[in-house]
Amino acid sequence: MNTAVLETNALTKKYKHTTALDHISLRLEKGEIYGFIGQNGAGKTTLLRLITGLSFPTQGELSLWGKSTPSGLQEQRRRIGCMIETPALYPNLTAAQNLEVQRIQRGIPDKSIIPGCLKTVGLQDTGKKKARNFSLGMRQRLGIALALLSTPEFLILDEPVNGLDPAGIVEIRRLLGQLNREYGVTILVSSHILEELYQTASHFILIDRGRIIEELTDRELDERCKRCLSIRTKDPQKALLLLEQKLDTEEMQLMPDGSIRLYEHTDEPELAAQILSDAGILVTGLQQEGDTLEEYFLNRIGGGRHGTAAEG
Ligand SMILES: Nc1ncnc2c1ncn2[C@@H]1O[C@H](COP(=O)(O)OP(=O)(O)OP(=O)(O)O)[C@@H](O)[C@H]1O
Repeated sequence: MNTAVLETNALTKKYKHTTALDHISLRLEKGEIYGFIGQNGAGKTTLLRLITGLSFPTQGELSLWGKSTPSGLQEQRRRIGCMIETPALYPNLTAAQNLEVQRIQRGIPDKSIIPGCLKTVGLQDTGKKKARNFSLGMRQRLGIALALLSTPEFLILDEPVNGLDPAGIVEIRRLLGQLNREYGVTILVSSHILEELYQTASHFILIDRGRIIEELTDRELDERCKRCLSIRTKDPQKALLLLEQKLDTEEMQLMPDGSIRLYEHTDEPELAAQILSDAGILVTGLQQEGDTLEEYFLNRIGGGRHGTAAEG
């Protein structure tokens, strides 16, 4: 098995009155995009801070590329780029100047990296415009450019789409997809809205009150949320063929219990019922199933309760 980019074992972080992270065990593989989803106060930032060495665990283990000693971790963290919370920008400097200041502060020798970073995030034409005049989306992208200065193999972003308009969200999604595809960057990106990372992430990690409540791939998420019409008939084989022909769709599945799942026309249950009854097939059950992404997430964390981290 390949070495994981990140592995945590029962990682725990307690503050005086709060258990912000409670025995988190995770394994992140190279080249994947992980969406880290949890409501406000769930513990997302706390985990990202532990990974990047901005804070230390109370208990448990953390390894990066198989290294878990303090010096090993310090060494491996050079391979990480991160933007945690609001990017620290100098408002009176341009995008290129902001990158240059950080490059020097972080001792990155190659000055020629700056135009490439700006181009990657689409800020190459901002010229003399100062960061204080940037839109929120531009600031987030500049924050990502700062994280890219060290050409990281592992990029960690804390809520990069928070507060962005739909166009801004799409821009960041595209950027993450591009970094992953073209440079093979492994990405861990947090959000409190599952929908925002859908289409971007290949894996989802759901966290609630300091605990991981579920890990699933994009396919599994699709499978589990996919809205469908569940149809029960006396003759499932015949019903399946008929619906396929009349609705001109293959988006159907015969389930082991004999019910049919129809993934199209889900808001028109009467249409399927009519087709079947016209052909003399008795419909014994017909119902809409499946969740929207947010419903799925809220159901997983307990019915839409607005959670805060567990008091410890
Ligand atoms: N330095 C700290 N001292 C005390 N409690 C803290 C500290 N940092 C975080 N916490 C608490 O730990 C819990 C998890 O916070 P964290 O910031 O990790 O959540 P989050 O999922 O990132 O939420 P948000 O989306 O609001 O940033 C919260 O209850 C928070 O109040």
